[in-house]
Amino acid sequence: MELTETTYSPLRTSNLAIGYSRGSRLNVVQQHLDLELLSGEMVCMIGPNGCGKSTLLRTLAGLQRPITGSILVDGKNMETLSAQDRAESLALTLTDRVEVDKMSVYEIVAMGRYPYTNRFGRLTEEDRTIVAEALAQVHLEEKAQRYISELSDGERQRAMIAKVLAQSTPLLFFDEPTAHLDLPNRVSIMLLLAQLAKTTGKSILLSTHELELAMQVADKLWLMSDRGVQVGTTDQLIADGSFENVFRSNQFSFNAETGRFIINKPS
Ligand SMILES: Nc1ncnc2c1ncn2[C@@H]1O[C@H](COP(=O)(O)OP(=O)(O)OP(=O)(O)O)[C@@H](O)[C@H]1O
Repeated sequence: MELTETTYSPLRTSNLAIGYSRGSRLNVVQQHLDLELLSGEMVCMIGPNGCGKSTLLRTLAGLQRPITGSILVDGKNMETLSAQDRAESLALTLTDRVEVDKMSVYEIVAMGRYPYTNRFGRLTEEDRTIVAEALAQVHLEEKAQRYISELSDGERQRAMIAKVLAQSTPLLFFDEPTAHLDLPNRVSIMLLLAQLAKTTGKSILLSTHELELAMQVADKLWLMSDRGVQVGTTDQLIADGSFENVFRSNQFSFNAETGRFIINKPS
């Protein structure tokens, strides 16, 4: 994607510190974070276990409070937003499978409209149009009346993507959206998300352990480690040695020339 100075930024953080506090004990997971998401870009958050990917996603989604610093959503401090404002600004999908087997695909996707429907959850004509559009965007129109339990893992994940698309928010967050999928489905979901960012102009932020896939499809990477968060395109982060530094192991190494991870076979 071509980024211009006029590209809109629906989310920014300023000197953000994230983590956990229990009583007087503070566990700061990441700090001094000045990050931004631009409209129409897909950003993949990668990094070793425990570096804080889920914590950052949860904090940006307003599920846990920053330790210090601020998060600006559409220029407004997240802390000042009502629950309704948040539901209209951002949508988060967590890894854990939701037990929704007894619901149809259509019903699940329609749940994305709940922030907008009246208290009886009655869909207007406009809601139904948005649900139909969301189903079409993930190519599940034909399966709308199927139960979720009747879908393959890849289709089920596409249904969950349609649900957040139906929420009509400029920001979409996914925690490991390819976690339970085989390789073809992992590729297909990542490509779908990258394409949706472009076609809808939404900002998509996801955490993943799929390093090589993320490196190939993301517009930008947030490379997290105990040294902080480095932001850049794959090429930039390869060129400045970030990958080699973060993913240093005696079991594998990163080859900057090929951009690939090499497993060190025992001799
Ligand atoms: N509820 C919690 N209370 C206290 N500390 C927590 C809590 N959840 C996570 N942590 C700690 O915060 C740090 C970051 O965890 P987090 O789950 O955000 O990492 P991650 O990068 O998503 O890891 P993974 O790749 O394994 O999913 C870890 O040290 C973890 O032990």
